[in-house]
Amino acid sequence: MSAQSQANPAAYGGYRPRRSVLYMPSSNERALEKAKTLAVDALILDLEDAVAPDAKEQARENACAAAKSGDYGNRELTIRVNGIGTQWHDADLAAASAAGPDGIVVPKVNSADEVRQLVAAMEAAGAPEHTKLWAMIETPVAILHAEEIARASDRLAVFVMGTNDLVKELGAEHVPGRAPIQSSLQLAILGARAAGIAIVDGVFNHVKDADGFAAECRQGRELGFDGKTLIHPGQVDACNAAFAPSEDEVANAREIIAAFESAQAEGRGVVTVNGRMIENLHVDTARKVLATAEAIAARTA
Ligand SMILES: CC(C)(COP(=O)(O)OP(=O)(O)OC[C@H]1O[C@@H](n2cnc3c(N)ncnc32)[C@H](O)[C@@H]1OP(=O)(O)O)[C@@H](O)C(=O)NCCC(=O)NCCSC(=O)C[C@H](O)C(=O)O
Ligand SMILES: [Mg+2]
Repeated sequence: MSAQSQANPAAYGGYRPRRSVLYMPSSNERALEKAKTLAVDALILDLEDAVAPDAKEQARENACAAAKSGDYGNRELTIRVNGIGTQWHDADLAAASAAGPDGIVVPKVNSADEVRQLVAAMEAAGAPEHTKLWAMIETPVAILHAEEIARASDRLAVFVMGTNDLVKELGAEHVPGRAPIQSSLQLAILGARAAGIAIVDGVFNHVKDADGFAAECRQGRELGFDGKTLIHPGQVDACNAAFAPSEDEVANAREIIAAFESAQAEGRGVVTVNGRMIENLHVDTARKVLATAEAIAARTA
């Protein structure tokens, strides 16, 4: 399945849910164990910020062993390597490529050239076809080049927002509603959607603020993100609920499709459902809602 097909409604049979994407330090063996029991769509086994320098090599071994283990069911399993130019990057990328996870997450990707170099290095290290590149978008230069980064390779499947680094680089502040980074979030989404790849939102740092977290999930969904990155198991359920179609949305989608098909059979191209105009494009959206719900049900079965 190409990266494009994952976000393309025309190929929604191949859609992969990425509502909840949980980071965990690969040095934390308890967290690696716990992750096997969590209802997340995807995992990021971290070698970067959550791992102290002295623990980097053990963390790399743990992450690669986890990727090869087959113990994580149908959760999408990725490894976040240390950034380009760091002392650990080349060995991380080679080891992760050879381990063959579903994805390799690379921090601070800043250009299309970097994407092509990363893909070449993954291929040289023997990354299997199913191992996709996930690029973190977390600097001003990446935001300003989001579309060309997203289009740089078919192997690039997902953008991951790094909102902590972005806020730091902008000299901005973390505030409820995220006004200081709204334009950045939207430019990243525009770039991802123009290229037909998936995009997941950044993390919410306050693990005990359930209301703030729910509000940020809602905002992320409204903006168009496929899901959100998480830092704690306590964030998983609310996130899955926020990024899944509700029962009402599924029922409404069915009603729209049925009404439109009846109208078409009578030679009409437009109809109203519950007082709202429905055209072909709304039917596409309704089909996407159903396909998303089906894909979630299949992943969690
Ligand atoms: C934030 C934490 C340090 C909190 O840890 P802790 O105090 O141990 O949490 P709890 O005691 O509540 O944990 C309860 C149990 O859950 C397990 N646990 C905790 N976190 C995780 C996790 N992320 N994945 C899996 N399991 C987890 C604990 O082991 C406990 O298990 P048990 O004892 O068996 O009941 C901690 O949550 C944490 O380390 N989170 C991840 C931090 C991280 O990965 N940060 C880096 C990514 S964020 C980032 O860099 C974003 C980006 O780059 C940007 O710029 O924005
Ligand atoms: Mg970061």
